[in-house]
Amino acid sequence: MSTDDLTPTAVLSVEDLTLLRDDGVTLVEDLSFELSAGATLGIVGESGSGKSLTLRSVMRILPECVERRGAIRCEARTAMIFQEPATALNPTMRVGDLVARTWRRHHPGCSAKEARAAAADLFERVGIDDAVRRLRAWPHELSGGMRQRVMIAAALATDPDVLLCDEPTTALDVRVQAQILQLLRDLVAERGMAMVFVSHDLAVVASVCSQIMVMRNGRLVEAGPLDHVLAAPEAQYTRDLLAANLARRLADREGVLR
Ligand SMILES: Nc1ncnc2c1ncn2[C@@H]1O[C@H](COP(=O)(O)OP(=O)(O)OP(=O)(O)O)[C@@H](O)[C@H]1O
Repeated sequence: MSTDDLTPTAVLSVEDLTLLRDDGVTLVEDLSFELSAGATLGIVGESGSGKSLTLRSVMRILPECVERRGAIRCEARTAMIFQEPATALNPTMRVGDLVARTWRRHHPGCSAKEARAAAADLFERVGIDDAVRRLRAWPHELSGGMRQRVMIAAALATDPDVLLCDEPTTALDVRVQAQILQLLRDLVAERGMAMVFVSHDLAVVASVCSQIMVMRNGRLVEAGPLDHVLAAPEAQYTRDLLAANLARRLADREGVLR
């Protein structure tokens, strides 16, 4: 990827990103943003607003039917974690092998034994107990939360400067979701990684990000520091999103109290 014209602190720059489907539908239109080293950016918006495709554009893993226009400049190592670790993990590979292989690919010259030890360390770091024994587990033997921890360990094995997270906690129950969000907060602080975190849930994004972008129908609605946008949303759509989020949280709370 080209690094021309990146501003000094930016690790990622997206300029006029437009995504067109082969049936002529525009999925994302003229989207521009920059990410500084160590920054945490949340992208929120309802289903279909183009959040996932924006992350996939950065990773260059767009579906074949989607054409990309605009410039993406990135001098950072990027890794991505997905909503559904059950489908992202290879069912025929032991989870320790996945992480050890990923480690070896990104650490040339490292022996199989060293990679295994690194995988065990990463398992411990992401909160997988009994790490050495768990290296031999198959994905189906683990809970959803544990599988997501494995995906995070695999992402960390690439030593990323930027972690791209596509709704990584949506499939998890509220308690496990909170644990994974705490883990991501800790890892970002500890490693100085930048993070882009996509979710339809404003409260989730607010708990891990300091910058926010609101998207709707493939377009940017508004963007800025999280506190500013939450305190004084400019767009009616953002106000509606905030109200819907609050209503959902209150309903969840009632459900818990009942
Ligand atoms: N593989 C694909 N083939 C064709 N169209 C797609 C594909 N993936 C996404 N789209 C379309 O692109 C648009 C944006 O999708 P995207 O997944 O980026 O939205 P999103 O904001 O992440 O929503 P969600 O939270 O539901 O994933 C949608 O209209 C969707 O139907």
